[in-house]
Parts: sequence; structure tokens; C-alpha cells
Amino acid sequence: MIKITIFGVGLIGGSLALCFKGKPGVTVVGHSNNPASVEKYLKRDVVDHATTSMEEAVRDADYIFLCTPVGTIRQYLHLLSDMPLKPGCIITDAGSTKASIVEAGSQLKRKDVHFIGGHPMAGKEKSGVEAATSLLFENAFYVLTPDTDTPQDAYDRLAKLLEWTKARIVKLDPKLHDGVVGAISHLPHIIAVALVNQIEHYNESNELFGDLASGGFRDITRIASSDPVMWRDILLDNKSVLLNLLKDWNAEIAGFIEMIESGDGQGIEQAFQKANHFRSSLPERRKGVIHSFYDIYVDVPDHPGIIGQIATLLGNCRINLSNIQIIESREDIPGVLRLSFSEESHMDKALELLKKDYAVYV
Ligand SMILES: NC(=O)C1=CN([C@@H]2O[C@H](COP(=O)(O)OP(=O)(O)OC[C@H]3O[C@@H](n4cnc5c(N)ncnc54)[C@H](O)[C@@H]3O)[C@@H](O)[C@H]2O)C=CC1
Ligand SMILES: O=C(O)C(=O)Cc1ccc(O)cc1
Repeated sequence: MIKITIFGVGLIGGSLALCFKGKPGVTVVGHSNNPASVEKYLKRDVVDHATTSMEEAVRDADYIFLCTPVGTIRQYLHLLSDMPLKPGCIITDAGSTKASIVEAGSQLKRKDVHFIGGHPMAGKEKSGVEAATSLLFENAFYVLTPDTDTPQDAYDRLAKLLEWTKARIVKLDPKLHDGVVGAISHLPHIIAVALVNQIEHYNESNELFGDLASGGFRDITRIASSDPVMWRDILLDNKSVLLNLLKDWNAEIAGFIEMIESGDGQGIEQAFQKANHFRSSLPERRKGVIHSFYDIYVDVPDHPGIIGQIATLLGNCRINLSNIQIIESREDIPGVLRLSFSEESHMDKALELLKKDYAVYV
């Protein structure tokens, strides 16, 4: 029997548990200090066993996944260092930063227990085991950060186990990981939160700001609804990288201030052209950071039954819909539905089908 133990059975830990549970010869154990959470994991059937005892959770474990907020992962590594673990046990984590965690992992006292940093680069703004799904990592990048003395055999065993997530494994140096992920994930979260808070401030004196906020504002601020504790830990942990990125961000904004002040229309056009060009050159949209699904938007008349009607239409054509969500709906104004697909080909088929009767856009 392969025993996989998960600390922090939330969005990521719960999704990993669902990828492993029920696989031949595998037993998945969840740990929480809170008895009510243990009950919840069992009730939701994401693990085979759950316990509040750390000793019981790690006894004979072949793999240990640390899926708590970044600051807590380091604490768990210190605790595990003094526990009787099975020889050959692989400890890994799911934290969004890697350098300091890999450093803490390298302090493990036992030489027959291996720590390999991990970061599944897929997620969403929702947290908790309620949001967990076995599909979360499909086609997403899953970064592993072995260090120089990680035995190849341990790395291969972990990479093999992770095949059950259907993610694409990428090996990276932890510092390089933090630099790149800081820019493409951590910085956008700061920008989204700063923007929402700026508008919230205006909205305190005039609610028109919130009332009119739609489309573009909602698109680029979805991630501002992410978990505060998780992001507190990420930003504090990736401090030096983020301080440099924020300096560059200030320079970008200062450039806009200058162009607007001096009426430099050509400069503004060039900035938009350059951004458009780079964005269109990015690889096809895939699951992972920022985009979890292939989304399309449909303008629909605001009448009861429209969601069922669209779902049936797609179902009849064997198009698999992952999610359907009303994102705008007001009296007398057409609503907007967001349809999410986990496969691009299904999104394309839905576009073709729906554009006959509705205004559809990507
Ligand atoms: N949310 C996302 O989209 C992604 C998150 N991550 C990383 O994965 C880790 C988990 O994130 P999520 O699953 O989203 O969070 P979550 O909030 O859904 O789950 C966190 C889990 O850790 C437990 N926990 C929280 N504080 C704890 C503490 N002090 N001691 C023990 N357990 C504690 C919670 O009870 C919960 O079970 C974080 O390190 C995060 O940086 C990585 C990729 C994507
Ligand atoms: O909600 C989104 O699109 C995200 O950006 C999710 C996310 C959050 C943190 C990560 O370390 C990786 C992915």
C-alpha cells in the first residue's frame, strides 16, 4: 500500500487528495489540528482517513504533501525533522514560493528522507476543501525544485506519482521560480488588490463607481478575491523579488503619467500596440495561473430558464461545459453568462454553435 499524507486539505491539498484517492494500492490520509475539519474531509470523501494526530498521519507515510499557507510550511518542515518517518519518505509542498521553503527542507536532519519543493501552477480565487476538484491541475504546469543532493530516484518517484494530476512537470531552480512567478502571479495579485481598493475608496463617497464597474474591471480583478492569509505569506516571503518588481511597476505607471501629461498620443498608441503584440504572441491559453479554464462570454436575454436552455443546447451537441455563471444580470438589460470549458476544442465548438443565436465573445 502507498500511503500519501496531506497537511492542509484545502483547495490545493483537497484537489491533490482527489487526484490520488481511489488509485490502485493508494491510501490518502488528511491531517488537521481541528476535529471539525477532520469530519469535513471525511464527509466530503476527499481522503480515505483523517486524523488530528500528526504522529498517526506521518507513520509509515511514503509521501507527505504540505499544502498549508507558505509561512506554515516551514513550521511543518521543522516539526517533521524530529519525527519518526519511514526511510525513503518523500516530503513535498505546494507553496507558491520556493526559495525559503527549499532552504528549510534542506535542513531536514534525516538523510534517508527527501524534501522536493513543488508548486502546482493552477488554482483559483476560491479556497477551502469545498472548492477542491480532481480536474484542477489537468494540463497546468507543476513546478518541482529538487536540489543538487536530491537522489534522481526520489525525484522520479515523485514525478511518477504526480502523473495522476495530469499536470505537466517542469524542473526549476527555486530562486528562478520565485523571480518568474513573482512577476506573472504575485505582482498581478498586488495590482488587482490595489486597483479594487482604489475604486472602493472612491465608492465610499459615490456608489456609482461600484454600480458601473463591470467588464474589464471585473476581468482584471477576479484574483483580488483570493485568500488574504495565503497572500500575506506569499508577499512577505517573496519580499526582495516583489520590491524590485514594484519599482519597475512604478516606472511603467510613471511612463503613463508622463505621456498623458505631455499629450504624447503616439507614445500611448505604441504602449498599447506593444502590449497587444506580446499578449497575442503568448502560447495558446491553457489552464494554470490566472486562467483556469477556457472561457467565453454570451449576451443573453434576462429570462428564467436561459441557463438550462444553453446547457441543454451544448449537451445535445456533446460539448462538455465545466461551469456556467451569470456575471451580469439586471432588469431590462441583457445578462452576460460566462461559460467555462476544460478543453479548448469544446470551447471552439460552443463558439460556433452559439454565435448563430447569441452575441458571443472570448
Ligand atoms: N489557491 C491557489 O490558487 C494556489 C495555492 N497554492 C499554495 O498552496 C497552499 C495552499 O493554498 P490553498 O489550498 O489555496 O489554501 P486553502 O486555504 O484552501 O487551504 C489551506 C489549508 O491549510 C490549513 N491551514 C491554514 N493555516 C494553517 C495553520 N496555521 N496550520 C495548519 N493548517 C493550516 C487550512 O485549514 C486549509 O486546510 C499555499 O501555500 C498556497 O500558496 C499553490 C497554487 C495555487
Ligand atoms: O486564480 C488564479 O487564476 C490564480 O492565479 C491561482 C493561483 C494562485 C497562486 C498560485 O501560486 C498559483 C495559481
